[in-house]
Order: sequence, then structure tokens, then C-alpha cells
Amino acid sequence: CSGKDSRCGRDGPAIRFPFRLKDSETENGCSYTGFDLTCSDKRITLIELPSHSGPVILQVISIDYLGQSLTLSDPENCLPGQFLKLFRSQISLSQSQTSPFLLYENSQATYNFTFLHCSSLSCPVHAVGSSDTLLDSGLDPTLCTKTLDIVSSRMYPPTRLNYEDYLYLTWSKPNCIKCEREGKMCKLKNNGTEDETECFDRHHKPTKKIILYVTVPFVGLILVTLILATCLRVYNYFKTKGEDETRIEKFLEEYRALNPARFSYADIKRVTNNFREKLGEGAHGAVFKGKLSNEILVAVKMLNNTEGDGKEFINEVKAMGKVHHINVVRLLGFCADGCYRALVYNFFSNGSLQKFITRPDDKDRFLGWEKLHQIAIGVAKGIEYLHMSCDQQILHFDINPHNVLLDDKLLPKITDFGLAKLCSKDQSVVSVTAARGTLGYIAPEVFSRNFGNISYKADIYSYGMLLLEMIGGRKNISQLSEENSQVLYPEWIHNLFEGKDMQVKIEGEENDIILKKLAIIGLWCIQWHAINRPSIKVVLRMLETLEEENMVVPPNPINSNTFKVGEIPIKHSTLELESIHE
Ligand SMILES: Nc1ncnc2c1ncn2[C@@H]1O[C@H](COP(=O)(O)OP(=O)(O)OP(=O)(O)O)[C@@H](O)[C@H]1O
Repeated sequence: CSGKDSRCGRDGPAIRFPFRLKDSETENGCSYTGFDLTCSDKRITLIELPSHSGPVILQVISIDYLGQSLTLSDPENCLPGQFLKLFRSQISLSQSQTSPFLLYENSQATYNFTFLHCSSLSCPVHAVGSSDTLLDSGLDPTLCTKTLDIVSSRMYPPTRLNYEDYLYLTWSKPNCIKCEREGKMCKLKNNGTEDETECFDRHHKPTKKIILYVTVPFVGLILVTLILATCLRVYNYFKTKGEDETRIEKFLEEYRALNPARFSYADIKRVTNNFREKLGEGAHGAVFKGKLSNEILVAVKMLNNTEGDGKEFINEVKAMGKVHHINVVRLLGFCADGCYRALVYNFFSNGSLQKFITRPDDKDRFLGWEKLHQIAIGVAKGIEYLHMSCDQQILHFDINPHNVLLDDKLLPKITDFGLAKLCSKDQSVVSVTAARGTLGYIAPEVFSRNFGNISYKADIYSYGMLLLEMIGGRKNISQLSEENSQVLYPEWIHNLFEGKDMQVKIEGEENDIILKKLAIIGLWCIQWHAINRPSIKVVLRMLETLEEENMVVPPNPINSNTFKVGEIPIKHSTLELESIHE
């Protein structure tokens, strides 16, 4: 009923309804009494047939399902004896008590058989034709005795039953001929309660093979999909993890770069290759070129260890550690190792702006008015950032061309925060204990409190001086060294506007408009009274948008006798004067 035949061994006859292998699981209607078969150890198919002298076990050679017959042989090679048992049972027992099988008869002729019992032979029962004599059969008459005379009509095999002969049985119930003819499977109707049979399609139930063919690729597909999905997930996991790690690494690198690193003195020696290349010397110490291990070029400023109580150092680290702007030098690290103190900055190949402050006819160093204009804008942006963009306002107090470095693209970077002051943004007045700055760039109020309170406007003043210095080509400071009385105001600039200056002329060309703009902004920035100076935001707006027709030259304070500067001792470029408290 399973839709598939079973067999004993590879070559055994196909077993299906009404036969079945004994003890195998079968559905209702799929078994029939007397049709149970077994497989022997040698994989031969056996059937057990009832007889009045006990069960007869024969080997099933073949099953003809269409003809409903069985071909049997005796595995013990004594078929006549088995035949006799079956024959006797068949005529002495009623059909219902015996097996569902009948001995096959197909001949019209009637044959008589005589069975002999020959005790000395391994198969004691022999059958001979009734007309044959014992001698004809080749048997020893002294050992064999007649057992029974059988008259059998149409019995097959026709003449005699030899050892090699086969026995043929037929069955009539259950009748599966119709189903077999249609190539269908057969089973008992109504779940086996009646003898009547019904046919069903062999393939109505999926065979194991079909299940296998369908499920294996399906399961395989699912497995492959699962494996691919897992691989993808694992790949994505590691990819995102990798990306995360790179992101973290990048962040840490940036974080490290944002926060100045601390170097030991040994590090500084290694970075500067034992202070091999000196870039210059400022008031507070020498500057050396160096290289960090990751190929970043640096400038290391070694502070004079004999100097001060370390306030400038702390100031610079404190102020610069916070600032990150394209126009402000980045403090990469510092060293505070015993008496050694150093500051490590990015290296800027073009050095300080001072180097480029020159007359326009100096073809080697003059950058051109447009470039100087861009540098002025850059420095103003740096100051704007310091004044307005940090948590605290940073007042530089030492804006001058030495403290503006130029990178390889001539982008300006404000440096040297040694004199810087951190104060809250809403603080309009700053207290300083000593006048600070570089001579020529120091605002009047930083010199003397007579000129008012010190505020961010002090940086505006220095910036104004830097602008005038840029256009005047060192006029301010060179005059300063010769004429002590005019340190705070570059009167020459008015000569410039009045056309009296022979070195720098304003003739109305495009470049001259820039020059004029820088000069006017510079003059506004150096107003005596801080209140008259513009904020850096206004300076920037003027630098970027001021048109010639809107340029208003501020009054000359010297001519108007607004202020006359007294004698000021000039011994060092940086002044450290006590400020006058109100
Ligand atoms: N980051 C840098 N990159 C390249 N050169 C630098 C760098 N910092 C300083 N220098 C060079 O080193 C020299 C000395 O610099 P430093 O800032 O110590 O002195 P200064 O600004 O000239 O004077 P002071 O310190 O008195 O204001 C400068 O002239 C400059 O050319």
C-alpha cells in the first residue's frame, strides 16, 4: 500500500498487496490473512502454508500478480513430500480452514501418481507415474514402499514430482487483477472490512524518492541561503566593526592631535634630532625644526629655563590647547621635564609674516597687494575666532608680524600666546598687571590707564598697526627706532593719502584700492580711544566688502592735537611695564 514494492534481497520477487512482509507496518486494508511472507538469512523469500501435518515452508520463486499465481520450490529439496502434505490438506480440509492458495491445474488430461516412501534417502518421498514400475523409477524396491495411490486430474506438474520441480499455487481472493491490469495498486475496500478490493494510483502518495528529490534541494536551498545570510551578517559585522574601529582610531588620533601631547625632554631631543636645525630665536627662547615619528614636521620652541615663574608657559599651553582654527597655530604638544620647557607646534615652511613685510619694489619678497589682502583677512579671522568663538574670550596682546606664521600656501597662522589672557566673553574690561606686547603694536591703554580700560580692543590696535606695517613696508618700526617720540602713531600714513609718500603711491588702480582699504582700516584700528576702534567683526566686514566710495579716512590725531606721546624708553622689543591702576 505504500505505493512501493518491497523485496527480500536485490533479486527477490516484488512483494505488494495482497502479500506483505510479516511484521512490517501496514495501513488498514493493506494486508490479507495467509499472504504473509518472510525473508530468510540468505535473503530468500519464504511463505508458510498450513497443512494438516503442520506448516509447510516453501521458497517463493516468483509471484505473478496478474495471473494471481505463485511459483514455489522447496529450500530443503524435497518437494514431493511438501506437495503430498499440501495435497492431502487441500482435499481433507475445507477451503476456509486451509490456505487461500490452491494447487494449480491447467491440463485436461488426468494423471495418476504413486508416492513411495524410501526411508534411506535424504528425501524419503518420491512420486512416480502410476504406470511406472519401481524399477522404472530407478529406486531400490527393497527400501521403498508404496504410501498412497493418488488419482489427480489436471494436476501440474503433469507426470512426476522431481526434486528440482516447482510447485504452482493460485489464489482467487483478494482479486487485484483489475488494478494490476491498470498498473495501479490494490487494497481492501472500506479499510479492510470486506474482501472486495479497490485500486489506487501508485503515485498518489509521494514516494521517498520524490520526497527526497523535492526536499533535498529545498532544504539545500534554505541551508545555502542561511549560510550566505550568516556569512553576509558575519561580513557586515566585521565590516562595521572594522569601520567602527577605524572611526574610533581616527577619533583617538584627532583627539590626541586636538589635545596637546606631553613630551619628555628625551622626546624633544629625538624630535629635533638633538636640536640640529635652528629656525630662529625669540625673546623667550630658540625655535628648532623637528619631525614627529609620523612624519609631521614641527617647530619646537625651547623656553629659556631661567626665565620667569613659568606663567608664560602655562598661559600658552592653557590658551593654545583650546584653540583650533585654520588661522591659529596648533599647539601639538609641550614639554615640562624638570627645568626644561618646550612648546611643539606645526611647522610652517614660510616662517613669519615679518619676512614678507617689505617695499613693493623688492621683487623677491613682496607678495603683492592681493596676497597681502588675503593674509590680512586670514589674520582678522584668526582674531575673530579668538575673540568670539571659544568658551572664553582669548585676548592675544601680542599681535605683530613676528607672531603671524605663513604655511606653504601663505595661509596666515597666529602664534605666540605667551602674553594671552583668557577671560569670560561678557567681560568688557580686563585687568593686566603689566603692560604687555611688542613695541609699536601696543595699544595706548595698555601703556597707561589714562587712555581707558583694557579690553579686546587692544588686539584691534595691534592688528591695525600690523596692517599699516604691511602696507608701509616696515615704516613704523624703523621710524620707531630712530624717533622715540612717535612710537604710537604712524604719521607717514597721512602723507600717503596726501600723495606725499614717494615709496608707496595711491593712484587709483585696483591694487591701490586694496592698499587704500588696508590703510584706512588700519587707521580706524589704531584710534587712541578704544571706543573709536571697530570690533574685529566690523574689520572683517570692511576688509571683505568695503568699496572705495565708502572709504572714510579717520582724522589725524597728531594734527588735531588729540594726543602727544611722551618719551618712552625703548630698550627691548617687548615691554614689561607695571600697569597703572585706577
Ligand atoms: N611654527 C613655526 N614654524 C616655522 N617657523 C617658526 C615657527 N615658530 C617659530 N618659527 C620661527 O622661529 C623664529 C622665532 O620664533 P619665536 O616665536 O620664538 O620668536 P618671535 O615671535 O620672532 O619673537 P618673540 O618670541 O619675542 O615674539 C621666528 O622668527 C619664526 O621664523
